[in-house]
Amino acid sequence: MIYAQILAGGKGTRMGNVPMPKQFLLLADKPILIHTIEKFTLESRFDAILVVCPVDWISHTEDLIKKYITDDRVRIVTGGSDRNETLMSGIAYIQKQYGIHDDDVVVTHDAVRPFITQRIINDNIEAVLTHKAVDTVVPAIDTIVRGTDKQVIDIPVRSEMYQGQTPQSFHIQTLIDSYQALSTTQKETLSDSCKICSLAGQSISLVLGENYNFKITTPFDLRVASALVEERS
Ligand SMILES: Nc1ccn([C@@H]2O[C@H](COP(=O)(O)OP(=O)(O)OP(=O)(O)O)[C@@H](O)[C@H]2O)c(=O)n1
Ligand SMILES: O=P(O)(O)OC[C@@H](O)[C@@H](O)[C@@H](O)CO
Repeated sequence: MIYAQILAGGKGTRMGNVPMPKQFLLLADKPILIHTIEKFTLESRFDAILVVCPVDWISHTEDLIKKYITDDRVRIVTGGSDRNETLMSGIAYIQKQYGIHDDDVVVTHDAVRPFITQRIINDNIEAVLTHKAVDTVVPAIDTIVRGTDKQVIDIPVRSEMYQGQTPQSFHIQTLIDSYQALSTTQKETLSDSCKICSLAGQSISLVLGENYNFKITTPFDLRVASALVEERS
């Protein structure tokens, strides 16, 4: 089976003083989350599309799905306390509802990256059918500096640096085994999901993303996203 999992379980604290988690904020005429779900419903190879959201926002998400989405592959699941707990909540749902088979894969995506393209989704599906883990990345535009809040530690060669986006896609059993092998300390250091597998020694295949596939994190990002939608309308 090929699953999609849209990670919509966050609080959006960096969006500042807003009445709801940022994935539910309007982008032009509909919520950011709906823009993203619509991109995934265009891909017929998904057997189910999981939307994993905060427990307090389940009924709100159900109302949005009823209003905007007609695809019966969409399933709403309760998220977790951090991004990877949300990811694994979705995996637990798959285990419970469908069981896990050795050829099962999942394409996981941030709900707040609404400008994802069918090409990026397709490339993730193609890659994850032959690799255990897949990361969507774009070449670093700015030089990456590694450091503390006071001191530069390293300035890696920019041509070897990428910025991670999503989707991040996985052979499901490999993801489960890799996550179960993590220590609590390791889990606390993670800001993405591919590192779960790299810590377990798995190689990660790269898919090229696009700068348009940016994550809406701050009020500035929302203004940019609104301008992009305006420009395309
Ligand atoms: N417990 C969490 C935390 C994050 N996410 C999702 O992971 C994606 C990327 O995370 P981020 O931009 O950090 O979202 P938030 O954690 O909501 O934002 P912040 O860090 O500003 O609170 C978002 O779609 C967010 O909804 C999630 O599903 N479950
Ligand atoms: O939850 P945060 O927004 O802090 O981080 C999420 C990002 O790491 C994720 O969207 C990709 O960048 C993964 O590489």
